[in-house]
Amino acid sequence: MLEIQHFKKTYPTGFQMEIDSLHLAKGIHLIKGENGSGKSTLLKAVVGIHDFEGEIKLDGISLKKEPISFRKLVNYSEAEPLFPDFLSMDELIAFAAETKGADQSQIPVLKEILGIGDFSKNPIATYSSGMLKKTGLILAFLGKPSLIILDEPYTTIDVGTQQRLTELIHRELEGGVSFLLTSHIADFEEFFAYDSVLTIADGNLIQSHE
Ligand SMILES: Nc1ncnc2c1ncn2[C@@H]1O[C@H](COP(=O)(O)OP(=O)(O)OP(=O)(O)O)[C@@H](O)[C@H]1O
Repeated sequence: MLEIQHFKKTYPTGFQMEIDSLHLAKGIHLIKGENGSGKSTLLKAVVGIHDFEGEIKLDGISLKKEPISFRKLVNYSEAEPLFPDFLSMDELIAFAAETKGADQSQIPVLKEILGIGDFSKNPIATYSSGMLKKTGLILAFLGKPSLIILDEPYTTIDVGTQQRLTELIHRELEGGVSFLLTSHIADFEEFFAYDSVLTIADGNLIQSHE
């Protein structure tokens, strides 16, 4: 599903991440690592936010050679999402749904699952941290992605939403969508039977199969 070859990312601060070769099969994968180990750096490269040296392919499509096709296949929810304050969640959903070619019928279903009420019509400036997280999460499920990347999906959302999010991930997995999740908290690791666990430490990656 996801192939990474000769990956290298260096920040001006001196932090460097290198992955010689990584192949993730279809399914669900967990990335673990301490604060500052490089988890978000890798994810932001995979979704095309950060530039990098090397090659990343999803379902055989190269991020560098076919960036538009690649980006249609991958959706991403940030650990601490930031959106323009003056827009509402509904406006962001409308924009993302169009760019991702989402079926309109997905929207009310996802809103129900994620416990998104009337607040979605209000500007982002008025949102709590949980509402902001739900905004990032709903955008990540729109369209027909092959891979959904969720950075710290369970932090800041309430217990009921956590349970329904787990059911949603299981349902999408059964439908053939792959997931890459990160965590530095252990409590949700038992929710899924991971196909592999990637541990990142100081920009280096170790892959183990469950
Ligand atoms: N835009 C940036 N410019 C310079 N350095 C950065 C940038 N983003 C991250 N870094 C550095 O890269 C390293 C890895 O950061 P990264 O955000 O990938 O870690 P993380 O594993 O996701 O951490 P956390 O669990 O705290 O979210 C850190 O040393 C950080 O300071």
